[in-house]
Amino acid sequence: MSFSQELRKQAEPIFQAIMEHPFVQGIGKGDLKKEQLIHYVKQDFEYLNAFMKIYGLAISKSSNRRDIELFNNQISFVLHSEIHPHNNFCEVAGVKYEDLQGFPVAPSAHHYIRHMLTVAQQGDIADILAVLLPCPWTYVEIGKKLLEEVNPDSAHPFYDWIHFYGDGPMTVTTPFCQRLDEIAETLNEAQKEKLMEYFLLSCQLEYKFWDMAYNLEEWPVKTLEVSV
Ligand SMILES: Cc1ncc(CO)c(N)n1
Repeated sequence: MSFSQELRKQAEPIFQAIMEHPFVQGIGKGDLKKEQLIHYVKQDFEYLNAFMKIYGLAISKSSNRRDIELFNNQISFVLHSEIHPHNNFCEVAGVKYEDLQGFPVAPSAHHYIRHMLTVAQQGDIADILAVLLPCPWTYVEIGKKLLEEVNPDSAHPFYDWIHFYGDGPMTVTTPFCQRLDEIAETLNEAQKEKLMEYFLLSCQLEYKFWDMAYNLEEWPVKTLEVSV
């Protein structure tokens, strides 16, 4: 079994729980509330900004052009393509995308961003691949499962979202897994354990992200708005 298959195997209970989460099921049923979609897009806009910066950190730690290209392609994908699923949610919620940008990050998104940033700042390319992989991987599997289970017609409110992640060739996960598997060949058990830990924590935080959006999670105490 390759190292990436080993990661996926250990994460199976989390992948299953994500699939059963009411937000993910709600994409399939098309019955999410407007506020839930808005909260998700506000948080995910900030999350994806952080994600691109982490690709930038990965580029700064790359020692060859193949790795630079790998991460560079992913920045373009987030910038130019991942706006489509956000726009789908905004259209259903009846709000403008621009109006959901620049909001404070809620606790679970904050936790997830800090986890990725810490690993990216302290680690090497393998650490970064392991901490980032659950992001594309869980979404591709959600898209594919929802396509199978719901097989939405064009009148389904989340037709575009489901097709975006469900039809997409594995342009992110496959090269990431291949590169990680290549590096893993050179690592000892303790080093691979550490990568497993980063990967599984990101999987848990993917679950928490859906939960945050579904329950409109915010910081427990409101503070006064500061105008600077
Ligand atoms: C939190 C989160 N995970 C994964 C993706 C897929 O890129 C996303 N847009 N947001």
